[in-house]
Amino acid sequence: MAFTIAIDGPAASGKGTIARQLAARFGYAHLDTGLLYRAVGKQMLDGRDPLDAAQALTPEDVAGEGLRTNAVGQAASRVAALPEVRKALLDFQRAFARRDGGAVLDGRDIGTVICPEAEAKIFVIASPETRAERRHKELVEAGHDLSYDEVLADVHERDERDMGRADAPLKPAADAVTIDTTALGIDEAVARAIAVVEAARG
Ligand SMILES: Nc1ncnc2c1ncn2[C@@H]1O[C@H](COP(=O)(O)OP(=O)(O)O)[C@@H](O)[C@H]1O
Ligand SMILES: Nc1ccn([C@@H]2O[C@H](COP(=O)(O)OP(=O)(O)O)[C@@H](O)[C@H]2O)c(=O)n1
Repeated sequence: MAFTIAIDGPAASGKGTIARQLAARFGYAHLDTGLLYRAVGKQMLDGRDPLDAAQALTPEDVAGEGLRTNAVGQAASRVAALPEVRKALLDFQRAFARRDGGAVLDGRDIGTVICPEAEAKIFVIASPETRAERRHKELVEAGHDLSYDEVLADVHERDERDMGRADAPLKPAADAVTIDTTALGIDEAVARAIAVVEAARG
């Protein structure tokens, strides 16, 4: 039977961390939908037409190296504003969401566009400064050389583009539960998310 957990929110709010732990806890499959847009964005940076890239996307592209950089995140947010690119990625995400056995998807439009019928919806937020701090630490630990200020500027720029676009803008679904992780550790944020899912499972 299908049971979908939709997790949306801005960059580095903690969506992926919560999604992975929920998937492990409930035995559901997990899809990080940001990786689809990152894979298309990376190919655009390599000179490919983004629509061609989206239409021909393979599992290998999405599992590929080099997707979690600032430059690729920015490119992802640019290709994500193109309605044709979003359309090309829609059916795969919808089918994943409604697969048997349960699914957790994290992104920007899961609860609003990909799976409005999701049984549990969570909108994860945190202050831009907190998100930039966490993402900066993560990137530096992965060997990237960039400043906190550069990451904060990236966070602001992507927030604006993702919230301001006409097609599938980042916003909470009317029936989403918001979790603000600014002052929460990972365990506490995950515990709150588990409580939301338990309540929806009844
Ligand atoms: N509640 C939290 N407290 C502290 N650090 C967190 C918290 N949630 C996530 N992180 C860390 O912040 C970074 C970004 O989290 P991630 O889950 O990848 O965010 P998103 O998927 O929203 O981009 C990761 O390094 C992660 O370990
Ligand atoms: N469902 C989704 C997921 C990502 N995206 C876009 O893809 C970009 C990268 O997403 P991501 O989830 O990997 O980014 P982070 O939150 O991990 O920084 C976002 O800035 C969005 O523009 C989207 O439009 N819709």
